[in-house]
Amino acid sequence: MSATQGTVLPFLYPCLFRAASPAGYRTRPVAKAYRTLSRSFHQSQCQRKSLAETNTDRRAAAQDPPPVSAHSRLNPAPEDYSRNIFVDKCTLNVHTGSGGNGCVSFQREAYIPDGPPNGGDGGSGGNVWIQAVAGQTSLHKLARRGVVKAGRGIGGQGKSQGGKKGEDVCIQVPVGTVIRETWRSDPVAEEEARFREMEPSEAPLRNKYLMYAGTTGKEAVNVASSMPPPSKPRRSPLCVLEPGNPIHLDLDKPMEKPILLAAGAVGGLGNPHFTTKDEPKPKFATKGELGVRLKLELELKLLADVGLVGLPNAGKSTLLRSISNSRTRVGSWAFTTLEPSIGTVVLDDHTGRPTIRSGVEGEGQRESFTVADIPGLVQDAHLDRGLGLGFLRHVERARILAFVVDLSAGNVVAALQNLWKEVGEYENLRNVEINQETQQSGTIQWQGFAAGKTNPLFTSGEQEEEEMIVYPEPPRKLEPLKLPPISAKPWFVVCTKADVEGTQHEYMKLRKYMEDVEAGRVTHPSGKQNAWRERIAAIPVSAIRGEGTSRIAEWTAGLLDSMAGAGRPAEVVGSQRRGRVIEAV
Ligand SMILES: Nc1nc2c(ncn2[C@@H]2O[C@H](COP(=O)(O)OP(=O)(O)OP(=O)(O)O)[C@@H](O)[C@H]2O)c(=O)[nH]1
Ligand SMILES: [Mg+2]
Repeated sequence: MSATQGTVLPFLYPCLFRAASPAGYRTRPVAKAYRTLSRSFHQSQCQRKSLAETNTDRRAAAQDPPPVSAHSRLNPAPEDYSRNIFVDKCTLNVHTGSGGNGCVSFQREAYIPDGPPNGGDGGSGGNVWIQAVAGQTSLHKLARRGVVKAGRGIGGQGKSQGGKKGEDVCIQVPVGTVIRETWRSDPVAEEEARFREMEPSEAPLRNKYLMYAGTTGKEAVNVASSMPPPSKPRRSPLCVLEPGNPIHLDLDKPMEKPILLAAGAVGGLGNPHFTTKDEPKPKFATKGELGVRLKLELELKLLADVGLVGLPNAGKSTLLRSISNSRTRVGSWAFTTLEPSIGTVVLDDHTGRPTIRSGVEGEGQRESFTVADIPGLVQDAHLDRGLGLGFLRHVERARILAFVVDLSAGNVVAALQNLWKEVGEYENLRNVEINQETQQSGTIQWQGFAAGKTNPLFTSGEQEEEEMIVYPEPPRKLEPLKLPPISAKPWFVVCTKADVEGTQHEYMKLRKYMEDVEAGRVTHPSGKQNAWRERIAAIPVSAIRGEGTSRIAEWTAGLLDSMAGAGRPAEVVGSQRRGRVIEAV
């Protein structure tokens, strides 16, 4: 039970703590600094008071919690909270920019009244980029926005001036977002398909051309007849950087640079492109290609580094307030929290000096991690009672689970077992669902013979009707995300309300039970064989007094370090672009 040793603040159960820090966890510098500080403070106190007086004071301070003001940050008034808007799933329409039109223009100067063609090409449309950035926790801004449009390319102008390129857009999403395409309308792909089916003798696609502004009547017919045969539609050279079609991206690492989601369309060609021996002054240019429209589903696969799982009123929100900058609602009634709320635990003292040394070699110092306060869990939540399945969906999206048990409520071992039971039952249900879906997708659906349709067994040699191709394709149904098993996640227990008198006994019982689980003497509370048993800890805290909570940050940082590959930046494709940046939060 190494988590209880070497705590920075041995305030609650001093007899349980020893000086050594847990092996492998780099907490020594902080603990040492604290010890030096407290020793010098203690010495200065001793100079003024006798030892007996000091000990009496210390004992009193340890037993009687200081009076908590009704309006302190950790015990706030019911209305003292900031509204938390959290969205973990949203649909986003993405439009890349269309290309600008080519220009029909002729040189006109003094003594050159009717010069050669000099119409510029249209600018290409803006691209859409995507980047996963650390520090963002929700998709609510993108959900509210709904549509993201890159800029349209500007048309070319006379004197061979090319049009300006459309503005790029970069969508910033939280780390752990999965992006899946449900629908796509790609006018260039549609035209390519039409082009393949087209006979070479067919007339050019007139709607692709622009005529000189002054062309009228009979002249227009002549201009049209001089237009070249249709050519294959053009695409931006950046298309090679696009992810495959349909898009499926799992952005589980912070990215230094954005990657291309969809390239903008190319601009039209100016009239100098169409000069030939027979037609030295073409009076037409081409229009820019149309941009791609995508419907994407964004889902947060990773909600936070740590998920707080506990019964209603266990003190999860107070704990989150005490370890992070969160202003989530706290109340002495059940279901105060109805939506998950994410807090960021900063691991430096705001001067760039780390309070806890954390990070994997080669990846630099960890600066922060996120904690999700998840709504309270009730018995039979896996049967959708209380906030039920919605709540459990969030549990499986945390990297580490912190089970929060209320020491003052008594029987903490049973409370922990019940929490694990609900989580385990949910996992079973989910596995059954996934298996059913896999089986269904592998079986042939017999639909019988619908009225009006020909029975294939009794056809009289009639030619089968051709399958109709619909453009654009109807939206496709997405399968649920595949997530790692919950019981295999690292976990620990936070024992809250340790300031309440008579809770030491409960804590000791839990500690004993956890030692047995770790050693494999009792079955894992999840009931699963391969569940996580290494370095499980029970950390007593008084969140309302802000005591013992720094231990949680240390323990979590240690666990995150031990999890392979945590925080390594994703492979970078593409380059840093200038343009608008749209953040998810
Ligand atoms: N004495 C004491 N009281 C606490 C402590 N932590 C929380 N409380 C009190 O417990 C009550 C519930 O706290 P919350 O943080 O709202 O509990 P919760 O788990 O978020 O509850 P739900 O959101 O309903 O699931 C509040 O009245 C808190 O003031 C603690 O460490 N000591
Ligand atoms: Mg709460």
